[in-house]
Amino acid sequence: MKNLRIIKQLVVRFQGWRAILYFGEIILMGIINGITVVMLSDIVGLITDTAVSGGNIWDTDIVKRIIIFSVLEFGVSNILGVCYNNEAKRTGATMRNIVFGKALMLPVSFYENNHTGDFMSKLTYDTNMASGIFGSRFRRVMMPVIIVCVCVVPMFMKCPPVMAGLLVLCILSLALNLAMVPVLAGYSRSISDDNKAISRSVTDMLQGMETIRMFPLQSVIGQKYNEANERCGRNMKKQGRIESVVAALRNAFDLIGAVAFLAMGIIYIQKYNGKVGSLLALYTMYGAFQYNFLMMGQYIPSLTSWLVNAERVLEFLELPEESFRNCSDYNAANVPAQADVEFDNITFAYEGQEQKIFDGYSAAFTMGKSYAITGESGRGKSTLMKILMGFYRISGGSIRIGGHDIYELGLENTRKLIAYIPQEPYMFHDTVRENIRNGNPAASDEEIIRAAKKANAHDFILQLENGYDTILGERGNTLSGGQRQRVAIARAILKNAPVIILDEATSALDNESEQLIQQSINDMKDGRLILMIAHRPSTIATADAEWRIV
Ligand SMILES: Nc1ncnc2c1ncn2[C@@H]1O[C@H](COP(=O)(O)OP(=O)(O)OP(=O)(O)O)[C@@H](O)[C@H]1O
Repeated sequence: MKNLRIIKQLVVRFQGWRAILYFGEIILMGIINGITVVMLSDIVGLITDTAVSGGNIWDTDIVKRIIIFSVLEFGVSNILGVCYNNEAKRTGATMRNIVFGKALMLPVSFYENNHTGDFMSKLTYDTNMASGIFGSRFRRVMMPVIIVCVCVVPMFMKCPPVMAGLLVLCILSLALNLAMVPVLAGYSRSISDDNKAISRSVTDMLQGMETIRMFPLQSVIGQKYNEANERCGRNMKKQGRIESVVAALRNAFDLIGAVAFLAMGIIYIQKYNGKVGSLLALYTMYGAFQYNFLMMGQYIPSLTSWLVNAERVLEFLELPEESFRNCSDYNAANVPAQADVEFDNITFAYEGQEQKIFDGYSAAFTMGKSYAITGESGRGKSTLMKILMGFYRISGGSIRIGGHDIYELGLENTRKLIAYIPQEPYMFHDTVRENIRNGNPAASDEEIIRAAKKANAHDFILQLENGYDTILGERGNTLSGGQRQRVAIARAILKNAPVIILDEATSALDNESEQLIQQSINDMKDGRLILMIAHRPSTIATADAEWRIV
């Protein structure tokens, strides 16, 4: 029942009405394959009996059957196969889009509180397995069921007692396979967990390489990876062992079936005076019948295992998203005329933590001024800014920009009013020009250059190998810290937001870079509010006022 619920959710979420095409194609392929099995068996019987009785095997009836068989088997069936493949690939692509789209909608808190590796494992391993269900598992389970259903009646009509005996054998073999389903599903769960642990080690390695080298932590990280890898290997081996026992039993049943068929066939010919052609026809059909039973036995457990991964993907899709409710009659472009920021009696604690970071806290910042936000480490400077940007929600009080409550404006509108420059601004793997353009996708090249000049970035950009068309490596690693900051400031200038937040943007820079950046920041001040989380006395000194959180 649980698996049926998962399948239903998968179909509703990732296929919608297209499920009719996808499953319709599988059903049609199954029916056609079933019909060709029956036809082939008839053709074999007819040719044999005609040859034994000395007749003409190129009789028009036989040739007609062969032609129809060929058209169905090699023409229609293959066309349907191509259509089915297209549908399956489309569903896989839709699934990956939906999962990635969901990831983009999750609150920042999700990424702060979950390991990137867990998330990567979900985005890659679990999603690939789940899309593989549409790629092959449904077809491999459904088609044999349909083929067996199509064959069973004609087969029984040919020789009821022989077929009844063989059917019992097939059902026994299938039952044995299905008994293994829960065990295999258990291993799938463990392997998925192991993959998470492996991804965790890989992301730790990628993100913390300098720390790993300098401490050095190679052996610690290496050991964690090895442990997860070996655990995964052990679980896969155990799963593989069970699968091979199941396969061996299937083969044994296959052999028993063939011997039983031979014995019963001999009795059938001797006792009922049956024809050799009929027996051969029966054997052809039974071969296909039994093969498809074997397929069911093999793929039903495997489908169930993959549904475990699909369930994890579905759980991921159920996670609460960031609310982007926007006030309909609000036009963000009208507000910047007045962009004072007020925190009024706010209360906030991180989820699952008893200690409140802010309890009835108030603060007010006036437009046209720059403020250095100071306070002891851990007091809540970054948290205050994250709350203002809507990354976390307060449980009491209100926050206003230009007199508008940010929750009434909605997150999207609020964020249009704020440009954020973190301590380590992220650069995308793209050109310098496009990285700056992210501040305002509609900006012209001239506007980009103007913003870069204001940010004191223009000169160094021109000296890069390809100027504004230089591709920045992953995270902008090819730039110095100060250069990255200046590109980030150009991006913020281009956004033209009335509130600018800098989170210790100059703390890691030398004096010269800091001065250049401070100069750019001061140039941005007119008609804007600048909030700088600051530790350095030199940064604090450049601000119009200091706001100390105590
Ligand atoms: N995502 C989080 N989940 C739970 N607690 C958090 C989270 N982020 C920060 N905290 C806690 O909230 C408190 C305030 O942190 P915050 O980063 O806002 O302080 P800060 O004043 O900016 O510190 P610093 O000057 O050291 O950067 C700290 O005790 C910190 O441990």
